[in-house]
Amino acid sequence: MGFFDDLEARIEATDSVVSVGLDPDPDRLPAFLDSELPRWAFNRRVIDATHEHAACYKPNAAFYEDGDGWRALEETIAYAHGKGVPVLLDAKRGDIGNTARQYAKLLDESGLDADAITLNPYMGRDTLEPYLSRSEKGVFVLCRTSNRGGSDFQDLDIGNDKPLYQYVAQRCAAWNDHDNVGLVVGATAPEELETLRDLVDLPFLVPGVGAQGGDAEAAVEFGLADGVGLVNSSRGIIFAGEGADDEDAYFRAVGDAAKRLKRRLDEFR
Ligand SMILES: O=c1ccn([C@@H]2O[C@H](COP(=O)(O)O)[C@@H](O)[C@H]2O)c(=O)[nH]1
Repeated sequence: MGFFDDLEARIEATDSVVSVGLDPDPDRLPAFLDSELPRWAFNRRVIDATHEHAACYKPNAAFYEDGDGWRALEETIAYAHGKGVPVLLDAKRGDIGNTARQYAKLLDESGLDADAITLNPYMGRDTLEPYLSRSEKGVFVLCRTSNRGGSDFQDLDIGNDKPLYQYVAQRCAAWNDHDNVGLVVGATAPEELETLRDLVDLPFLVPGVGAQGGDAEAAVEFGLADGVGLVNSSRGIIFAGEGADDEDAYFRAVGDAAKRLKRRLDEFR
């Protein structure tokens, strides 16, 4: 079974397309966490509170690339797997051949054993190859990102009124020899989401609902390919407990936020 088969099974089992982003910003971790590895302690509680509603977890590598961070990430991924939830590492990698081959080990030999990864296509096909060829793992290639500057390059007309992001999508569809390729398309770009859905039959990871204020309806309507795809919220879920009176109330609020998003997205499925 490949990543997208596993994801489809998980979506069916949970009736959810929610990707819970595990971005444990040290400045926002609750003070009550008394642990040597606060990011791991936090993520464990978040996973306990949300796994019933999670089609996937998406830790962003930026929040783990220091001292104890990698250990926290390792523990987090293993724990999520223990709950039966696939893990997509949002690492946005992409580099020349030998470096890419090394980075691609994040998916297996590094000890992390992530199920899928996000990639930056700017350097071309050879930089994606070591991930594409791991046929049982998934890749999501940055296509039309959710940030304001996403239009700077991605919307550039490359001829015949075709913006670069559409060309990226078509190339990725052509490189999908193992049925393991998806695209990252932001919920803040609903028109582009619609255009891309007409253009390629790939599952999308749609970040940008929640804290970035993206369009949840468009995320679901255009993000899924035959029912498979992910709509991610990170801060809107994991920090939903801020202001709660105690630890239990904090993580109840986190669980409720995940459940609310699942129900909201399900209205459009
Ligand atoms: O276009 C993109 C690609 C990736 N992201 C990542 O998704 C989460 C979003 O976090 P929120 O707190 O829900 O805003 C974060 O890890 C981003 O780096 C994205 O937002 N947009």
